[in-house]
Amino acid sequence: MSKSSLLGFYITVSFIGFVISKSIILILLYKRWKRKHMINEEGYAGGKMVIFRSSGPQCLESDMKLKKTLSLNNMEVIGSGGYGTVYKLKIDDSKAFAVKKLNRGTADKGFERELEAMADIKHRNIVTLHGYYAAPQYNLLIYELMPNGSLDNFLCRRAEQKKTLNWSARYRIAIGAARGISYLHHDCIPHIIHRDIKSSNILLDENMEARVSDFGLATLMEPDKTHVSTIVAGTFGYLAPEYFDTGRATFKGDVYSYGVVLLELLTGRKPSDETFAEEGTKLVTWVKAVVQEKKEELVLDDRLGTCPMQEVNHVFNIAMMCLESDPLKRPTMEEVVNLLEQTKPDKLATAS
Ligand SMILES: Nc1ncnc2c1ncn2[C@@H]1O[C@H](COP(=O)(O)OP(=O)(O)OP(=O)(O)O)[C@@H](O)[C@H]1O
Repeated sequence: MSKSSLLGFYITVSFIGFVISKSIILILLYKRWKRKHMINEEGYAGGKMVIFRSSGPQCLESDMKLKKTLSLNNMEVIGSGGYGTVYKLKIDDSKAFAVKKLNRGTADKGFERELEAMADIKHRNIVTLHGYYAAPQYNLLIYELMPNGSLDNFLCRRAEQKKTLNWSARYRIAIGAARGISYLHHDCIPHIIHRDIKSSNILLDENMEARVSDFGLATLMEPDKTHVSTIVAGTFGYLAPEYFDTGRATFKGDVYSYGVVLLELLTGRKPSDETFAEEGTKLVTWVKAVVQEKKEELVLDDRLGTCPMQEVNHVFNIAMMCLESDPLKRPTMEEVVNLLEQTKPDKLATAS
């Protein structure tokens, strides 16, 4: 081959290589854009609004409406918690969102990356983050609205709370929540510690299916403390004993908190129940003593009526395993799901 044709060959090969590499980059960028499909509005009312991809043109239309209607004046308050107030934003007769106004405003890249990672997590037992609005004074997180609110409202004994959950509904919620947490712990990359498992963070969709919410929020609000925190993150009554010594959020800490939620489902009592403080005890200590004496029926929620005691005992046992003082003796959330599925594989098969 002559020198000039060799040069031509090299130029052609380099050109083809250049075109291929550029095309790959473009495809990857397009895929990323398609995956997120963000409607990204810089300068929206003094802040930045981001709506993550939803599937289908119908959702896109509702995203546009959401963008237009997002104003705190249009919203009614549905609840409030440690990080801020939650509002209901109705954009038309068929579509509404839950908007959480965080008490602080931030718009740094770390905050945005964290939210993008949260939005990537899609599971039938996890509340989807739909978008956010970041402004210097406050931030808004836009979530799917869960029409049946949170589990704690169903378990409380207020006079206005007329609906009570039967055993099979509670079992379904227990397994749904376990599946959601297990997904965060075992299937997400990187694996996610929730850090604030409690009944008010277990929301219920239109079918009373459990959806875990607020994961990542503790990290979002304390960005420098992903795994070790010096102040207590999480909620008193749900925190694993070792947390008070180490200040360390762990997977097994989530398992403990989930065990407390199981006790709430079984007893219908809150860990913050005033009678425990009056009697100088705690929900966990009270139930552990009763289970040791094999008198579970005495602490079972009296609103449950007749229940299959074999199943009830099985769930009590799982709760006790999750509440082991030694974190190493607690099961993983994957094991909890398997244990719960052992009792009712037929009825629960559809929920997987
Ligand atoms: N996506 C949602 N859909 C419907 N209701 C919601 C939604 N998110 C929150 N809520 C309601 O708002 C209430 C307050 O929620 P929020 O997460 O702010 O506080 P919390 O979970 O009670 O406490 P904390 O902030 O300490 O986790 C919840 O108990 C629930 O009833």
